[in-house]
Amino acid sequence: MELIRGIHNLRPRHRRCVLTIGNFDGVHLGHAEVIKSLVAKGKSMNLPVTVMLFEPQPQEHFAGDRAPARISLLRDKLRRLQALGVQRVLCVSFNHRFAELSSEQFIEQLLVQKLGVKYLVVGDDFCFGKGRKGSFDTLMTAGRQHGFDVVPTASFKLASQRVSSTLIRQALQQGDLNLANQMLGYPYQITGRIAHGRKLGRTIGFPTANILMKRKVAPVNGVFAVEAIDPQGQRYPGVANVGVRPTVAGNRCQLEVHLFDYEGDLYGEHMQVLLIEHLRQERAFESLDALKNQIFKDAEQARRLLSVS
Ligand SMILES: Cc1cc2nc3c(=O)[nH]c(=O)nc-3n(C[C@H](O)[C@H](O)[C@H](O)COP(=O)(O)O)c2cc1C
Ligand SMILES: Nc1ncnc2c1ncn2[C@@H]1O[C@H](COP(=O)(O)OP(=O)(O)OP(=O)(O)O)[C@@H](O)[C@H]1O
Repeated sequence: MELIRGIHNLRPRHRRCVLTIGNFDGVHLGHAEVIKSLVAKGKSMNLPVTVMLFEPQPQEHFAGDRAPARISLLRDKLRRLQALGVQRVLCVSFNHRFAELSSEQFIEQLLVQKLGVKYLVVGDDFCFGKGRKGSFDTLMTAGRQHGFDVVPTASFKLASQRVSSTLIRQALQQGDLNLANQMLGYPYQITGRIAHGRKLGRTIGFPTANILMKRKVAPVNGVFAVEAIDPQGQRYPGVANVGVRPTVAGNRCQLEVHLFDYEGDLYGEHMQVLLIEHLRQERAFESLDALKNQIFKDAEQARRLLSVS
C-alpha cells in the first residue's frame, strides 16, 4: 500500500482511481463494507483502490482538545486499511488552508485534476468544502459533468443501528467494550511506545509498563483484562488501567499494563494492547495499600477471564 502524505505529494501517476473519503476512525465494520465494495470495483475497472483521509481529523482541527477522543491513530488505520486491500491512502493535512478550499475547488483541483477519480463512494450525508457547502448532490452533478460515478454507501447496521465511529466512542465511554468490539469487528486496542513510569508499581508488587498515549483524551477509562502484543507478534496476557491515576496524583491520561509472570524489560518497544474485558472504573483510593489490594483482585479476575493459571 502506498501512503501519499499531503496533496503536494500527488503525482501525475496517481491520476485515475476508485475512491472513498472519510475519517475512518477505528476502521469499523461499516468502513470495511465500503472498502470491500470499492476493492471489487477497483478490480472490475482495473483502477487502484484509493482512500482519502484527514490528519488531524477535521473536528480535531476545529475543536482542538474538545474534539471527540480518537479510536485509532493514523498508524493503526493504515495497518487495517492495508489488510482490507486498499492500494493507496492519500493522507490530507487538515489545516487552515485546506479548510478554506471551496467545494468547487475541492472537486476541480483535487478530485478531478489531481486524482482523476473515476468512481467515488461516500455516504449520502457527506459534506465538504468551506462551510460544508458541498453535498452528495453537488458530487453527483460534478460526476455527470466530469465523467465519474458517485455512489452512496449502503448503511451497514448491527441490531438495526448504523455502525459509526460516534456510536463506538459512546460504547467505549460507557464501558460497553463488548458492544464496541462487535461494531469494530476486532478487540479495541491502544498502541504506543513503552516509557518509564515512577516505578511505584514495583514497590507495591505490580510492576507496570507505561504506555504514553499520543492524544490527551482516551475514549476509555478504567481497568481491563488485556493482551499485549510486541512487534514480533509475541502475546502477553495482563491487566491494565487507563486513566489519570488519582491515588498517586497523576494527571496525564496513561495506559499502564501489568503483564502476568513477566520479568523482562520492554522499555522503548512499540506495543499493541488489546482490551478484552472491562473490569471496573478507575477511582481514588485512600492509601497505596488499598489500591494494591484492589489491583490484586483485578489481576485475579483478569487471569480467570483470560484463562491464565
Ligand atoms: C490493574 C491496575 C489498576 C489500577 N487502578 C487504579 C485506580 O483505580 N486508581 C488509581 O489511582 N490508580 C490505579 N492504578 C495505577 C496505579 O496508581 C499505578 O500503577 C501505580 O501507582 C504505579 O505507578 P508507576 O507506573 O508510576 O510506577 C492501577 C494500576 C493497575 C496496573
Ligand atoms: N455503517 C456504515 N455503513 C456504510 N457506510 C459507512 C458506515 N459508516 C461509515 N460509512 C462510510 O464510510 C466512509 C467514512 O466514514 P467516516 O469515518 O467519515 O464516518 P463514520 O464512521 O460514520 O463516523 P462518524 O460517526 O464520525 O460520522 C463514509 O463514506 C461513510 O459514509
